[in-house]
Amino acid sequence: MAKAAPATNQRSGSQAKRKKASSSAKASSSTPKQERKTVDPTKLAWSTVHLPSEAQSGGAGVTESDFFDSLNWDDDDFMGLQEIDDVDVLQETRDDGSRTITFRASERKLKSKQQQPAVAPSAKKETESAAATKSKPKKQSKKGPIEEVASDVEPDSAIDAIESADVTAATQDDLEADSDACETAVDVTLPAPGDAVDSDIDFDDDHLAEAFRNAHQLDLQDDQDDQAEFDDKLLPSWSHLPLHSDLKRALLHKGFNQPTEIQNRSIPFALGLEQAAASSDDSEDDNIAAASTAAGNPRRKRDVVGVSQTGSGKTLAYGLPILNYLFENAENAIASSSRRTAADDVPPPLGALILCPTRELALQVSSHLTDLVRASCIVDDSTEITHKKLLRRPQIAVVCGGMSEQKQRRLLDGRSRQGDRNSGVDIIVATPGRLWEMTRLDDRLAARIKQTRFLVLDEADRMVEVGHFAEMEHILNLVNRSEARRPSEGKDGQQQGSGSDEDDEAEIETHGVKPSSSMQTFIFSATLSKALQVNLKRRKKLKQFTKKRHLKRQDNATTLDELMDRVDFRDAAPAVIDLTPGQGLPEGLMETKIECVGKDKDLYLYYFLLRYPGRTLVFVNSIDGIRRLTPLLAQLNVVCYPIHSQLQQKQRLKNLDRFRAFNRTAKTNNCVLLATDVAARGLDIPSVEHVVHYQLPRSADTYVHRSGRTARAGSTGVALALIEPKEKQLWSKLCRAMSRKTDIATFPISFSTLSLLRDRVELALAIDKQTHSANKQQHDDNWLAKLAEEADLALSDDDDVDPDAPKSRRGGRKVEEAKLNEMKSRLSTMLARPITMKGLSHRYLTAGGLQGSAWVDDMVRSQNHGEILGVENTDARTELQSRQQAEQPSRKKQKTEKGAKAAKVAAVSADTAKTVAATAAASAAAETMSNKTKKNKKKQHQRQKIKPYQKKE
Ligand SMILES: Nc1ncnc2c1ncn2[C@@H]1O[C@H](COP(=O)(O)OP(=O)(O)OP(=O)(O)O)[C@@H](O)[C@H]1O
Repeated sequence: MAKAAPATNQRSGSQAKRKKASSSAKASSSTPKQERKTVDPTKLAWSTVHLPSEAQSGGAGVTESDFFDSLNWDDDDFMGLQEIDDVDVLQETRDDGSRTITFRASERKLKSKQQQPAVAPSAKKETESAAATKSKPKKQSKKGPIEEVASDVEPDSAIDAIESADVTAATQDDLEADSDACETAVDVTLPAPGDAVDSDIDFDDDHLAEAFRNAHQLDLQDDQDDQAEFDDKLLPSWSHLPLHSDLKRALLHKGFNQPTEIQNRSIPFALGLEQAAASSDDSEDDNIAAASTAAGNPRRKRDVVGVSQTGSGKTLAYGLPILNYLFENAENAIASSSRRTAADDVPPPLGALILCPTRELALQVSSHLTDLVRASCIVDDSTEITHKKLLRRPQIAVVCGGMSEQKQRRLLDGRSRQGDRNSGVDIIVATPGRLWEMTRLDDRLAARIKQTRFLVLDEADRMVEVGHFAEMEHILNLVNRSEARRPSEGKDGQQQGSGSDEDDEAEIETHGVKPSSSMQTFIFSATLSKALQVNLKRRKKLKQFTKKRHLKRQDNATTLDELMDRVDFRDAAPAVIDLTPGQGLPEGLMETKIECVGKDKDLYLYYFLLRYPGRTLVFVNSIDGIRRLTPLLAQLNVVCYPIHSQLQQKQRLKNLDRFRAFNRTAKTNNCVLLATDVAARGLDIPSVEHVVHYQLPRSADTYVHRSGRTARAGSTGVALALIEPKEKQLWSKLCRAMSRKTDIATFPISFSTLSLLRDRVELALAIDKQTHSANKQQHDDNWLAKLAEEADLALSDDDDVDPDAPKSRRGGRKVEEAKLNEMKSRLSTMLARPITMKGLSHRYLTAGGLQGSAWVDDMVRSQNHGEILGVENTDARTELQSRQQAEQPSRKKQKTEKGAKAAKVAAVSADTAKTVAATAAASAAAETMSNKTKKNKKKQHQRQKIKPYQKKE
């Protein structure tokens, strides 16, 4: 990292600048001048400037847009900056105008003075006892200024507080002493310098945990007050899961009083509490479990494939086992500490790598987990989260496109910990594209990923879609044991596989580390087919995964086959938990449809939004569709935020945040997020009441995921599909794919209200068209004006830009503008007046017979619709339910009538059948009779014929 421009107490960012003058002054006064001497600035002990801890995680209490704002996109702050305080910078100007800069500091500011002495093996015992004695002062220092920083409050205040700590020289000394104490304590458990450490050896769980406990003895002691056992009575539903006390505290704090079903079923496998796979073939799994137990590994932690409906808490189903492991073992800290002495280059293993298909989902997962980590720091509501405490917690970073790569690299370094300054973050949540981009240029990162303890594929089915994430393959190869062996086998002349260019690119140097054999893999989605289980069983028969087999299978493999082929499960039979006997849709969801002609979709959409206000997510298939609908809805006074892949990342997140933050008021009671399928998966936005499929998705899983943005976590919601005639075939295919036997209910429409809205929508469409053509005209004019300017020609304002244009067109723009303004004012007048149902009068509120009185009654009871007078204010779900209930008796009646009719028809047909049978019998008899007669007659005739001959004879 490059050094900062010389300055005292240098920080970039606005907060740092604010503090600069005062800190400099204080620093100068705290150390007497005579102790200082001129020093070489390169010998000074600069320290790296880190981002504020909140911004690093983008986590709880910080919205995504705040997170991005805190990164200060415009000027690349924190980039390579290093800082030091208590140093005088003297600038002198010479006679010839040149300048010299001198650094003056006390000796203890020099690097060598701050370096800790290496611990000789012979001194090990002494150091241990020293460490033990040093633990006491360290405990006292718990009330030090940095600890008192409440890092869950505004990032500004956190930085200010840290800076105020920086400027007090005495305090700084104390902190350094603390840090030394901690590092000494860490070193006593390290292998002796001469001991060889085989970097290819995998640290097993016990080894890591033991090493961690020794290394962080002081930290643990420091934490003792907060480590009080959690009283399981507070969360009885979680008591069967042996999660870390702090995690349980966090769950309690978040109000997650009981695990969701997927959490309840999958966490025991992930923690190694249950051994038999939750699949149908129990006997086989029992054998595996028995074999495992016999092998002396009674609590084998299982790989888990979890399938459950949208909004059912899958993030914590994999997140809790990961956090639990990191809370209990802090794998990274010790692994890096252990290896640092013997093999300095070997990067520490990563705690977990979580791969998500979209940037928004990656940020959300990170935020979800960070939220829990932060909540785990709260002992009770009155205690603030201390900065120091947060430093000891697992650190989470997001790696995804749309953000500066350099900044993300720095985020991966994590906040420096007392015990281990270079451990890096524990959990990386990433989209495959950006992660691979960074990994192929960063051996250290590649090595960390290779040794990751957990691998998670969230929304796994989407991630392995063919041609979707080519980079996924490379990342999965990093953790694949067979793939990892391939290059070394090549050296011996036995290389397998195709050896294509792409593969060569994937082979990156990883410090000689091997993929971890204890890696646990979690695969979660709402739409993994049940066929997955079959494939899992088949896969067990494969002795070893090879590139050749992989290629062979790829030809006709389904998405799930590909998934199983690509992921190198360490578990011979991952536990499969499939909780989607239905279609992966939540129970609280009501699906409905409106069939209409294509050009009326805008009208029906507006009707639905106006009639049932709230938070609605409208999905369209193309970005063009969003570009057309956004201004249209805006013209109709519907608050609407677009989100699609061509929008800048910052804007995407801002729009999401605005939609999330929407609060119903009397003025704006409607808010729409207009999205393509980038928002279809995983996004957890609270209280989305409706999802509208403005256009039908092309696949059933997309339909399921889109619809699943509502009715989350046990709540209710409505999913409406607008179906035009040409989409009917697609709809039937979707229904078939979702194994639907009956079609969903049609949404009840009040056609009288609909017709009253038609004028508004048509006028808004006309305005949109007019605006579009005016913009185009403006664009052409600008272009002409620019050309004229370049050619040094004057264009008169009075003349039309085109001199050859007919006179009628001259000034046509003004006419068009006037027309546009007139239309706009007409529309705003229309929108200002509430829609009044037929039979109601604005003038005579209480007149108008029964209907009018009911309306007034509703108004008095505040039950009337705000924008449509004469209509009760109900929600879409209630409306749909009451329509269905109303239809049920008539359906029963219809059924009974149908039954009666059918019986009648049957009776009649029975009668007819009898008659027909009788007639048939009669005619058959008659026929037989006539045939007999005919035969007799013939015989007689023949006899008569013969007789004469006989007579003749
Ligand atoms: N045990 C719990 N109790 C109550 N709420 C929970 C619990 N676990 C998770 N939640 C909440 O449920 C909501 C949905 O969780 P999550 O996003 O993990 O669902 P999901 O199954 O991953 O959905 P999707 O399939 O759409 O990605 C979140 O707001 C989360 O905070």
